[in-house]
Amino acid sequence: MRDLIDATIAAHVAVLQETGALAPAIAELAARAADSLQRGGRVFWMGNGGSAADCQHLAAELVGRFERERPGLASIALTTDSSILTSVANDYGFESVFARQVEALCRDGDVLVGLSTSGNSANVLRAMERAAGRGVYRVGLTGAGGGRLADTCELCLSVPSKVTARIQEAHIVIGHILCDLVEQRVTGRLPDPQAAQGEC
Ligand SMILES: O=C(CO)[C@@H](O)[C@H](O)[C@H](O)[C@H](O)COP(=O)(O)O
Ligand SMILES: [Zn+2]
Repeated sequence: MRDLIDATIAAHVAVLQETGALAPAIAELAARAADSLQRGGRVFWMGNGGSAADCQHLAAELVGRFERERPGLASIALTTDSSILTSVANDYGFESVFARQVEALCRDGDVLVGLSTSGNSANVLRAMERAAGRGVYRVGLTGAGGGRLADTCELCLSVPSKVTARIQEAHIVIGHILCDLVEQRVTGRLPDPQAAQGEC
């Protein structure tokens, strides 16, 4: 058992160290997201399974707060409304659950982030295709190689791993860095010590 734990932690650390090579792309994503938010745009998130949970997590960081007191930032996870998800899946098919919301909600100047460790989830790909030509900046967070998602978005951050769990772990670190950079840009401040330590 100890071997499995040690090997998992070692693999996690190794993937995160290599993820450092994505720093320029993370900075680009943060700049685009901050620009969009400051101009009245919104940051949308989509993904399946564990990535759906990451979408909600990251939208909550922006709408609520990350590490600084500041006004709420407009961010929406397309993974949360069970009535929309079930009606669209039932009437149009599961592949349309995100695309239909993109069609209804995404506007010129918004940012759409798709999280897919394989880069090949059909509902994420269809939504990216639906966002094309609408002035929406399309970003993919994927694993090694990027899958088909790499071809459908303008910025693709491919974590250098083929293991779903390790890729997801790197995605949430990238998401937290993104929230930190966006908050810093919007407020012009370093983290508030109280908020950064989770105190109210
Ligand atoms: O969290 C996990 C595995 O760690 C699973 O729920 C995983 O997210 C699901 O199998 C997803 O359907 C995988 O989709 P994707 O990342 O390839 O787009
Ligand atoms: Zn998981």
